[in-house]
Amino acid sequence: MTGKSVAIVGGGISGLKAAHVLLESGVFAKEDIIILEAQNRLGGRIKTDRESSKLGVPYDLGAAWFHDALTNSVLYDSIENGTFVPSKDGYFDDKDIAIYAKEHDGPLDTNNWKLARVLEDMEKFMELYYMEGLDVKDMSLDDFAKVYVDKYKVFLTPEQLQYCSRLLRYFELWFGIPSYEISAKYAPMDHQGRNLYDKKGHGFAVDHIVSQIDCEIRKETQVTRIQRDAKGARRHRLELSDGSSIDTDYVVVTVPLSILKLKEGPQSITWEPPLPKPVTEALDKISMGALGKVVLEFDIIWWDKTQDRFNIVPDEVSSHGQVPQSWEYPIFIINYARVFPGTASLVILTQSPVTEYLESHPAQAWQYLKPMLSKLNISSFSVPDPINTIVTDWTKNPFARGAYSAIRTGECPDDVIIQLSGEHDGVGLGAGSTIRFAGEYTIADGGGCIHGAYDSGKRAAEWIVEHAK
Ligand SMILES: Cc1cc2nc3c(=O)[nH]c(=O)nc-3n(C[C@H](O)[C@H](O)[C@H](O)COP(=O)(O)OP(=O)(O)OC[C@H]3O[C@@H](n4cnc5c(N)ncnc54)[C@H](O)[C@@H]3O)c2cc1C
Repeated sequence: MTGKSVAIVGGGISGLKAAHVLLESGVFAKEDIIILEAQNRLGGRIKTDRESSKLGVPYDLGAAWFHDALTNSVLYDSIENGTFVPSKDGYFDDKDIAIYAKEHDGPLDTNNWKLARVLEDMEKFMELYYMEGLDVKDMSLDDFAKVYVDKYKVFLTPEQLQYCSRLLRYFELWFGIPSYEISAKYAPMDHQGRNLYDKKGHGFAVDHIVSQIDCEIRKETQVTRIQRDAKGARRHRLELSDGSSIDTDYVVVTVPLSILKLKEGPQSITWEPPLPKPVTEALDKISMGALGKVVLEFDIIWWDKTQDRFNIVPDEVSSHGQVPQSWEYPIFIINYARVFPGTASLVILTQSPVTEYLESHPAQAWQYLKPMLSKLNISSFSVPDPINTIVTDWTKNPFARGAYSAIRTGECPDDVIIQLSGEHDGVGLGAGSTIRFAGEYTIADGGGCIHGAYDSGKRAAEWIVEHAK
């Protein structure tokens, strides 16, 4: 034991994993490690709701898929420790998506229009277009759709031409922001395998790590100030919301970037001395998306229970007024009748500004969604009202302030990773700094996802273990 201490700021998956690695190392005693979490619960943006369903199923209100299933560390560690059995606990919900539009009855692709393939081509073209050079100008996804159509219209059937740009808006449900804001340069995703839907609820992974760590965990304790090299009893001093302070040798900062970039306000963290300018400038070049979810439970299944998911494309023209209107934005729907056969439930993903609107007015969710969802009706009766509605609150949560990092046109995610990864000399707080950063977009592989957050927590802790030895 070194007698050195570590304070971990934030009890999401990255902070919990950091504590786990530190404790496992044998280099730190449990008394030397403390987790400080601002909210009254652990897990951060992993939040499994096991209470609200009237049909007895869990809902992940935050992360739900194991993305990059070929390389996902959380998935593989969970399989290895026996907490996740893919054949029982997971479902690959990646049957070709059924696409609907207002002006068309039934799924669009029944006529062999091959729209899913065109969407794949558009994504590939985006990747190739920006591979031409680092200085190729960024543009919004909407503008990019025009470039694609201009160049490839010779390949496209009239139906494909009609739906191209509306289809591309499907990306809104990845990033949680509207297509007119999405950076085309950073939109293509380098998937490392399929997406495995977690039927068990991702909360299991949080519960498992928590069961493995027996250090002090202080909930409802917000870190308000970080004094670097404070010359206190130990190297750094953290001031807390209850007015007390903690002196510590090492700090792992895992708060969402939406908190780290705050310059003022009750959730901001004051740094003394301030964070170096390149760090704050890098934080200004990345922003938070607002992916939201609405869960609707019904008495009966009135949609096609054989489809994994549905995509409802928006109208061609949107007014983008103050209050979002049905049909202005696409929606993406997870069919729970497939995830849990026989379950009459749909989980609908939304993007900014719809998420902000519905999270502020949850009672309006059905009114907003019903016109679009009615396109899925294959029953002989009219669409029934839901018996239960659950709406997320990520944009209302002051310690999340959205869902996860998203890149808007003109922004750049690379700098923040370089500044916060702790891997580069003379950058950020320096490769040798005893303050380490972790969390969903402080790492390139798995950025934005739970496995990226988890790996970054591990990276920070492993560095501290080596340094403290
Ligand atoms: C709606 C939604 C859907 C998602 N879907 C997926 C998905 O399907 N698959 C996937 O891989 N990922 C998904 N994600 C992303 C994933 O949830 C996150 O990348 C991951 O959980 C982030 O973990 P983290 O530890 O970096 O941050 P967090 O989980 O946010 O943890 C940070 C913690 O810091 C705390 N905190 C903040 N400020 C302070 C302070 N001053 N002092 C002390 N504590 C503080 C917060 O309360 C929080 O608990 C989704 C997220 C959302 C919201």
